[in-house]
Amino acid sequence: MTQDELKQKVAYAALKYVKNVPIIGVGTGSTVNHFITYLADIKADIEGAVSSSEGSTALLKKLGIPVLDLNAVGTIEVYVDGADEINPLKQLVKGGGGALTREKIIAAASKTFVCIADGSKCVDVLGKFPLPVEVVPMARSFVAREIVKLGGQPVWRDFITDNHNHILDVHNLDIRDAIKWEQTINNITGVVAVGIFGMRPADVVLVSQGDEVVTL
Ligand SMILES: O=C(CO)[C@H](O)[C@H](O)COP(=O)(O)O
Repeated sequence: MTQDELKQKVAYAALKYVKNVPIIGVGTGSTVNHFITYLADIKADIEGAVSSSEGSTALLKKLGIPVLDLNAVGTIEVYVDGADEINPLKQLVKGGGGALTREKIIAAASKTFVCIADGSKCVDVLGKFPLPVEVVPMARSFVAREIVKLGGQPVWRDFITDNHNHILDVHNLDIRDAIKWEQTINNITGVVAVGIFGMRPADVVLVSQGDEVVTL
């Protein structure tokens, strides 16, 4: 199976977690795009989705799924999103698609976070995937220097986020204590969000490996 077929398979498996769930939180990325496509098949049964990015919003609308404002809905029952890395504690690195801030907000506002990924995303220690950090543009160089002091190598991504901010992709981190790293980077003034989901890990991780989808 190709990586995209694995993504499609795991996206399908997530459908059982949104049965009888009227409002669904929806993440961002190629795996989630498959999930949105499947969600369109059951759109008559749902009220709508809360979206984590302009990209997901566009696809949801194109497929006729109502997009709801997080401010207008209560707690979200289920949030479905992908990941760039997943450790055995279900802590994640996310933000490869640059949507980490809104993804973190929806994850925080959700009862159950279902993470969907192909097997290549599972790691023992987070940090091989360059860690995305969203920063206020004027703070970019300052935050980069602070991250260098912590041992990271920040690289400015040529990208503007949906919140009109910049992204630093931080190489060379060994994220064994995910919560400590999350708090440390969060505490740098000018950081909007760091792509470590340590304090709010996934509740369920679905991983497609070969022919099967494994639940962690
Ligand atoms: O965090 C993300 C976007 O900000 C994505 O979930 C992550 O990058 C995985 O993407 P894909 O499903 O395309 O592999």
